[in-house]
Amino acid sequence: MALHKRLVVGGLAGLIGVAGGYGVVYPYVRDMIYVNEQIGENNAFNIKKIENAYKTLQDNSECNSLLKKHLTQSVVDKLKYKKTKLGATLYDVIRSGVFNPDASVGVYAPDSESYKVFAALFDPIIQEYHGFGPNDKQPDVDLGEGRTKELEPLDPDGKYIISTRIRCGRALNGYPFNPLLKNDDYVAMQEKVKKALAQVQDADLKGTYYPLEGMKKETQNKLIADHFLFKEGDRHLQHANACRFWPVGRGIFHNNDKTFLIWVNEEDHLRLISMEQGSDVGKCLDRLIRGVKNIEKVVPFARDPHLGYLTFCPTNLGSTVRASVHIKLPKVSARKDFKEITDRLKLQVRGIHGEHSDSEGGVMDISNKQRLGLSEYQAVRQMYDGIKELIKMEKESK
Ligand SMILES: Nc1ncnc2c1ncn2[C@@H]1O[C@H](COP(=O)(O)OP(=O)(O)OP(=O)(O)O)[C@@H](O)[C@H]1O
Repeated sequence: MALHKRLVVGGLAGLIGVAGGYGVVYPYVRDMIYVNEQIGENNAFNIKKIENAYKTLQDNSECNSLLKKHLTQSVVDKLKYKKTKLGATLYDVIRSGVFNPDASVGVYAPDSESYKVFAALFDPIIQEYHGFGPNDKQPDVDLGEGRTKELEPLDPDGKYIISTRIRCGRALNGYPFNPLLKNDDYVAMQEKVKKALAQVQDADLKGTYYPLEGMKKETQNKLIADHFLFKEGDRHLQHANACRFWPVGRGIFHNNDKTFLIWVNEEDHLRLISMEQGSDVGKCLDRLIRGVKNIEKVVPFARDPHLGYLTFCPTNLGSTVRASVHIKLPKVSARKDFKEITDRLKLQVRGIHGEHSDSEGGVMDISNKQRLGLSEYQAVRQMYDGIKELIKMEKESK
């Protein structure tokens, strides 16, 4: 780090010490630090930041994140000097959750090695989120090939379900996650994916890749509003240092019908998505399977024997599958025990513009919660069986 930056940061550290809470009390100070910060610092200042972060989290009575719960003093002491080979430190793992105390989880892995080096923090979080222990093993890949017909449309009359979407995440072998990627990595990764997509022969999946660089704002906003494209400026990702060099190397591929899509270099290297109007989960899954198989023939993906497919956020590890419906359930969702019901069914409820958004016109996004410790097909079934049960309850409600 250049000397003048050290001085700026050092001076700010004193100021923050006086403020008594790193970054949370003085947002403008926080943003200045963000600009000056280096990934993977491992010096006295970095260790101080980790210690301050611990204190800030513990002092914040409104913070209920898994990070706060599992970042104990002994975990801090054990991990604060550690670094991955590519240079990621504990601070890089927890940064987003420190700046976003309202996060439910609050940690990200800057590279795959982080899951091992910082296991003392990741393991209990993974255990609590997925019910997956350090000695458990992600089952072998089972996308559900040949069994998609078992998943008949959930709502053939279209009374409750508006649309269905199934996505999975993939990491390209040999590259770390966003915070450690360089400008040239983004360019090279995008090229690899474009080449792979150009080779897709399946007529239903064939389409065009649209880089974000040079895309008109109105086109981008329309794709976001129509639920096809990722949002820009997500504060959780920004504070995880996941948006560097934006929009270089980011983009979206889609087929003509916009039923098969691939997001490139947003949160994960790739997000493969199958989506359509209505409730035909089987058809949606069948398309995703064909998409995954076509791409993995050309681009090798990173998979760990213990954690399965690797992703930036620990909530997505393993199967990486989030199968969701946009659904209206006015009676059941008005019940006081709706949260307990969805927890029991292992379902996650979101607003309709994605994570951290609100429900609109009574429409919710409901998906499987668990992604690790179960196969891809089982993850889809978790959503399928849960939604079936919710629709039954809605029909039986007075
Ligand atoms: N069943 C669905 N039908 C139509 N659009 C959907 C459906 N499920 C999700 N979407 C849309 O997909 C977009 C992305 O959603 P969101 O970011 O919550 O989830 P994600 O892609 O699974 O990633 P992550 O869990 O990492 O946030 C949003 O616009 C959201 O409304």
